Amino acid sequence: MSERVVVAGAVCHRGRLLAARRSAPEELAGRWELPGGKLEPGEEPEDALVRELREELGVVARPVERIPGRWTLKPGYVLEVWTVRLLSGDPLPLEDHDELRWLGPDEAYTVDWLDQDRPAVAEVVRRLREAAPTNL
Ligand SMILES: Nc1nc2c([nH]c(=O)n2[C@H]2C[C@H](O)[C@@H](COP(=O)(O)OP(=O)(O)OP(=O)(O)O)O2)c(=O)[nH]1
Repeated sequence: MSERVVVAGAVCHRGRLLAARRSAPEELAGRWELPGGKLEPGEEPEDALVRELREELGVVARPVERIPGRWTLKPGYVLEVWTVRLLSGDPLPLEDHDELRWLGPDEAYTVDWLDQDRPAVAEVVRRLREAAPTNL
């Protein structure tokens, strides 16, 4: 059986990362993730990410760079993560989420991230810290 890819976006804006709280399924509801979803057959990952972020958050976004690594989710599914820039729109929890939060590097671990998201979140937080003018 081939793996199904879940693409997720580390949406970064003004030095902060967007976290989204899942509203379903029951076993994941209340946990925080990088918004995204499953690739449709024949779809390129970047296209899937643009589509998912439009559907879930109502924004136009552009994938910038893949975070190295892929992480196994439930059997048969792997997570790939891209950094993402917002082109237009303010993210809203339209689908799959019931709350959104912008987290600066020092707030990044104030939410309960899904386990599989943690390595990618750590890498993005490291990059946000490096990009910040000061770490005070
Ligand atoms: N979107 C997303 N899903 C994640 C992350 N981490 C993680 O374990 N998952 C899991 C949760 C889900 O079981 C699966 C993705 O499913 P999804 O429900 O977001 O996908 P989708 O929007 O395409 O929805 P559908 O096909 O089920 O309707 O991957 C993450 O950071 N983002």
